[in-house]
Amino acid sequence: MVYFLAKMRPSTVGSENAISSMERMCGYTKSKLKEKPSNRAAEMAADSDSFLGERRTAVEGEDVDETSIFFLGVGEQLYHGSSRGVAELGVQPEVAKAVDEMDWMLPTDVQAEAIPLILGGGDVLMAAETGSGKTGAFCLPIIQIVWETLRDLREGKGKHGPSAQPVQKWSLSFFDRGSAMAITPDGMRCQSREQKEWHGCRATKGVTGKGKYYYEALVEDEGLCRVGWSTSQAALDLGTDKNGFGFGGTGKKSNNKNFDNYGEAFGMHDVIGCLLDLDDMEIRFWKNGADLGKAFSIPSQLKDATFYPAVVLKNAEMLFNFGEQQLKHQPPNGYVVVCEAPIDCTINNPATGTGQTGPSQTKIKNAPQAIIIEPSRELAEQTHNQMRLFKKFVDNPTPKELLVIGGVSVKEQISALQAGVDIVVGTPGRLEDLMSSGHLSLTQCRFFVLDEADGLLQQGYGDLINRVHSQIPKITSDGKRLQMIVCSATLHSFDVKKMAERLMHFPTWVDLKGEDAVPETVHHIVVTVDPREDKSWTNLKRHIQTDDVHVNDNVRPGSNNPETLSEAVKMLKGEYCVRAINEHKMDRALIFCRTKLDCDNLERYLISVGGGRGPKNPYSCVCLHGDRKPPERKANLEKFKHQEVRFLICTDVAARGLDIGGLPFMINMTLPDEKSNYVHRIGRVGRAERMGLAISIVSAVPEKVWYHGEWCPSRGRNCSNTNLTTEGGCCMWYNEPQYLADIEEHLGVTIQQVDPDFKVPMDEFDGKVVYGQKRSQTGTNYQTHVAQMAPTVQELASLESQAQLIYLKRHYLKDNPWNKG
Ligand SMILES: Nc1ncnc2c1ncn2[C@@H]1O[C@H](COP(=O)(O)OP(=O)(O)OP(=O)(O)O)[C@@H](O)[C@H]1O
Repeated sequence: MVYFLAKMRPSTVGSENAISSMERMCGYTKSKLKEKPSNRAAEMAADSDSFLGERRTAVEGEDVDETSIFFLGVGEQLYHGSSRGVAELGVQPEVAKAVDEMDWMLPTDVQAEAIPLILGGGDVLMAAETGSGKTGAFCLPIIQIVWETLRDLREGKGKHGPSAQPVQKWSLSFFDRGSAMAITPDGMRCQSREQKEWHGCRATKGVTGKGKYYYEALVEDEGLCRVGWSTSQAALDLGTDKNGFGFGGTGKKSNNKNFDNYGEAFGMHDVIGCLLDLDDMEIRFWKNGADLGKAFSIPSQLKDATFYPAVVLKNAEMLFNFGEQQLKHQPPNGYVVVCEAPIDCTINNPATGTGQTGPSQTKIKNAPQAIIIEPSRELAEQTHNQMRLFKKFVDNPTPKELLVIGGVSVKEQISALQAGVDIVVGTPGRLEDLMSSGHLSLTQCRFFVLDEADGLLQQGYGDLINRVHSQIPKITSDGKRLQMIVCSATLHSFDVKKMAERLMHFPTWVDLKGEDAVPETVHHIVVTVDPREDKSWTNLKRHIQTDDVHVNDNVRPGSNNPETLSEAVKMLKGEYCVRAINEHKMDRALIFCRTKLDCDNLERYLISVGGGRGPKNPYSCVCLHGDRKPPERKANLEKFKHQEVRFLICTDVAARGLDIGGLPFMINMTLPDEKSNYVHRIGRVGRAERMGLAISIVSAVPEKVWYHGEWCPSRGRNCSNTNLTTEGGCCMWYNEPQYLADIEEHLGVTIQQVDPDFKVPMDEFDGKVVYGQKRSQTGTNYQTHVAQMAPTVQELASLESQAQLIYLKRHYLKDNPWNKG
């Protein structure tokens, strides 16, 4: 049945200025807000409902154009019933048909929140837990908007929005503005929430030649403002060059970077009058109707220049009146409001959608509309595949997607780019290569997506992200703003927040669970390995090859020195891994090791324990880590996905994002030192409402491990320096109990401890779930539902009985006056 969807988003809404900076100012989700908007932004947030409301109204029926058709699939009748709320997501029918084929019955919570926001033009920070469907939440609306844009271009309707409208009235320009400057659709109010930088804008028109002109600006919020006049040659940072003349809230006038005392300070609720006298070539300002005196004499070389009302803000907001509204203070004799300037003295602002905007209305072949960056090849490939599935029925025109990853022929990628692409999914390295060689152009990009954003930053791609962002025009040629979408199950890192502050435009947090959380479908437990109690390591007949960290140490059974215990932990962990597999009869699991060497050793061990590489080996396995060549990585992942082998042994390269349908089990051979990676690793199970068991094998004693940093000449390859890093070596003591404590504190949970027999004690999971299968409906929800409905049902029953009694009395009872005569 088709529940997912949908009616085409009315093209009118998509194409008009409705999708303007205003929505960005308004983009606060109704779910938990992690970052509160400022007062004014909060008011604007309320307005955002009116925007979304506008779209909903259209979706619901009356006022839709011919492109607005219901998608009436197999479940046609349902659209008029329970799926109504889902239809409000506004996903296009062709995309919905594809998700229907994938058996997606309902959007997940994050999809329900994020899709309308993205369709509405907003920047979104998606912080939902692992396996909650974030990929669909950004891919679906991107496909739709890309398709709409291609269609409009083809039909010659490309020029929408502000750029398409002839400049008729005096307002602030949508195009002549800084990247963090938001302007309301009426062009009368501007706001910049950038805390550190100044962002400015100019009006849509200016005055030149002769005459005396006046306009007013009201300070609407705390923060710093500077207002005045500038020519189109001036920097938007008003007053920092010789073409701009500003008066700032700190009581300074500024021109050409000279900040001199002038008048007095102004702030919230003050009205600044800006007066330009082109006859006497001077500029002065008023504060709340009081003349502050001449501020500037305009140099003679600017006598033919056009002067535009101009403003620059730092975390502030101002409301403008160019004379079309009632003024707070009448200008002095001889001055007129700018909107009444004679036509021959009025000049339109030349910035009308070019300049900082995308360059043209023609599709440039190697300039995609969406760039999606993923932290690993596997993940890029997975997202690319999803994209292909989602757009399966989208045609006429068909958006073209391209995968851009290392390890595969760059020539093919270049020729695909030359043939034309609309959506590029890739890893940072190859993307940057193609950009710097000019093969990939960013000039028509309108979506910049960072999947697993905290992971990208952890991997040191912050600068690359800044570089890419700085090359993308902030306003597209059809007047839309660049949209940035940032996702992860662990998005609440300081670095992500800083990046969002720097690059995103009034982003909306879609944050359904607050800080990092483990899905309810993941049952995660810990088994402690303590070689002081479990002495079995002293007489293991066959044990895993250890990592040779202790080759130079005095390690011998019977000793209790830290090195011996550390070596014992390594031996026992191999043993415990097999025990976990046996106890839970695992026939599919992802196994995470700390190093590539650990992965290789475990692979060899499982193959030898199970009797070789053949399919009959109950421990058949393959590896996925950075030392394996890309084709092998790909082949191994495919083998595991297609269940040709039972176990995939990997490093954290596979911790994030990998989606292996119905995976029941995962094992952590060692906890990750990065807390967020615990969430990602265990999130490989318990996805899409299926149950999963995640077992962490944790050493009770310190374990000495390899730690190759930039100081290691070979970066770990055949390194044998077993000294500690503090002694110039490549080893460290790994304190797993401490990492466990950190993870528990971070997640605010105590992870269930299980004995070394790996038997999971009776609890809410045990006996009620089959790992890998869909979560069955337990009684709890049902009971809650009954409890919630009970009062309403009772009231209905009593009303029904009252109605019946009244009817009976009225029609059948003898003493009823209505029945007499
Ligand atoms: N609406 C839906 N209905 C049914 N299944 C869905 C829906 N949305 C997504 N899925 C499935 O859920 C699984 C997880 O989705 P996805 O990979 O997008 O999760 P994620 O939130 O990106 O997780 P992670 O944080 O681990 O990357 C996928 O198999 C996907 O096909």
